Amino acid sequence: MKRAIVAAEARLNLEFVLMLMLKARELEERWQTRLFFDNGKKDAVPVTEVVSILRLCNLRNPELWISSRDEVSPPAEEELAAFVERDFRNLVWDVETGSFRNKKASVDGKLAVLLGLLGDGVCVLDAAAAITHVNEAYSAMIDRSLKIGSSLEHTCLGDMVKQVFASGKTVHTLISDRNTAAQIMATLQPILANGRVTGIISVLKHSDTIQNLSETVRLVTEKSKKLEEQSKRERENRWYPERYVSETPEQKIVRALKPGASFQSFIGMHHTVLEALALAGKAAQVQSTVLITGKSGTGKELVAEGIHQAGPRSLQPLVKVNCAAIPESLLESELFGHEKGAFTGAIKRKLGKFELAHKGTLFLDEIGEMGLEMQTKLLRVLQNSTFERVGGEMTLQVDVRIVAATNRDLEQMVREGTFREDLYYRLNVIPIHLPPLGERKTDIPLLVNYFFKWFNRQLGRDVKGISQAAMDALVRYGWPGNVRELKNIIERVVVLTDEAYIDICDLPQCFHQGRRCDGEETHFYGSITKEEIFPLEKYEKDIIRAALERYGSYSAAAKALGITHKTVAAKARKYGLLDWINHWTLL
Ligand SMILES: Nc1ncnc2c1ncn2[C@@H]1O[C@H](COP(=O)(O)OP(=O)(O)OP(=O)(O)O)[C@@H](O)[C@H]1O
Repeated sequence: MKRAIVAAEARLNLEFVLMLMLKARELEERWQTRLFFDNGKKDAVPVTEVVSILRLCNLRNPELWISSRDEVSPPAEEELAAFVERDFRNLVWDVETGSFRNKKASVDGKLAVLLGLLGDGVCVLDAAAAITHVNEAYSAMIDRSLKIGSSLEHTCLGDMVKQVFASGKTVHTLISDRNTAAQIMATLQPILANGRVTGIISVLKHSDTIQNLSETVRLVTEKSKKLEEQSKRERENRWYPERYVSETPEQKIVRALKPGASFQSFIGMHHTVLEALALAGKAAQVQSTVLITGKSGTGKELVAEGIHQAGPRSLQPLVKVNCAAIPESLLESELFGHEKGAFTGAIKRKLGKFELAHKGTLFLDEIGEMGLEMQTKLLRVLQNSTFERVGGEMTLQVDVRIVAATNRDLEQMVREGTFREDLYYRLNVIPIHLPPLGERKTDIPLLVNYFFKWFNRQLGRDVKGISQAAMDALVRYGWPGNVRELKNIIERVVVLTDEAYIDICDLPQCFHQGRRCDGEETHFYGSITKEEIFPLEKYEKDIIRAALERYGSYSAAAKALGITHKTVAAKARKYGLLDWINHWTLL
């Protein structure tokens, strides 16, 4: 391996890059080898790949090694290294001999010749987005009228140019050759000076070179991973608004594939989420009953809303009933309505949720909390769409689409005899399962970004980003309360911070050393360790509130506290915490 220095000042010099490539091609042919740029580690980039060299030249490390990797062609390495170290101002390419020779030539003229020799299309833009260099291959593929001084604005790359100037980031995209319609990979790479975009180098490659390109992409990806690891310590103290707040182009494409706008607010790219949403999208188009399962806070209600909005009933009402929040004795009248005088307190006729949802959708949340008696009555409506109001004799017929949700294991409940088997099969026509957040950790940064933007808007704040360490702590955490818990925490952070950037110390205490949040760190435990002892009810209220805050539903809070959901609901009423659950659930 021969060492050569590609000096920092040379790294944006297009002429140098092109000469290097041509020389490398000449040597590769002559010595029947392949030459690579190496940074002394195992990653290497083919010297003849214009995109990869441009990328490499933009890296900070100015020292590059040249290697042939096959150990038998030291002369090729030697020659290329000597070439790099040579004063190449007076070299020109001799088309006849296919090699460089010494001759005085104007720099611009030489560059034009070099560009003309390339099979790849190359175009250089200045800070005003005007073309300073463009070769024949480029204009043939894009637009023959391109010339020095004109711009790419009217071409298919116009938007990409704006994007690169705005973001300072390289963009890759696939376009079609205007003559042959063949696929072309277009790369637009910013030319950066002191962090400012002072121009763009754009390279076009035909798809027959895409294999090479994918090798390059693989190498560059490996390389950037390595560099990322190397600079991890340095990054700890830097802010990363961009790394976590932006979707990658691939993610944007995947998001666009989500079934319709109705599911756009459901954030997540994990394959389990995309599969669930694809199923929900299909379910929206038919009238079959849907059963959405998943732990509390995984977004079941959001999916139910998406199903309603994406389907033909979207202009009709979506009526929601939380079966756990309504005492069993009132649930029948809530669902089916009652006639005046049906029971004490029934001072006038009241329409039930089934009637209110006529032609629309009825969302039965926490269906697993419904008692057996009500299950029987519900089954009858599902079977023949008819029911009577409580205290009424008239049989009413409705056209309602049912979407049910539960965080309970209904199959297990069927085995235990607490859920009717026939009702279970009636509901479970299209089952959709949402995985807990802890099983799709790759979605956490996307959700964090989404909620920062959301609460910035809602609360008129301007949190700009989050540190690597804080994001790592959020990703490490187990999220027993799933997305709801994450959303609550981000809201609190946005409300409480005065900083533009969130660091780990802005997160609740439990994230500071990667420990799980547990009871020890809640407001309640803080109170009990004080010297003063409060009435028992004060602690009870704190505990119920903490559980509702974290889990957002009666049944999940009840499970965590080891009591029944009815007890939680009753205590929430007693302590005036109903707003609390509604607040979090509605967010
Ligand atoms: N993937 C997601 N993208 C954006 N927001 C989400 C997502 N999942 C959940 N949320 C938000 O988290 C909160 C809880 O979601 P939702 O009420 O749909 O959960 P759930 O599974 O129905 O919970 P529960 O079983 O407790 O009723 C809501 O504010 C919802 O908007």
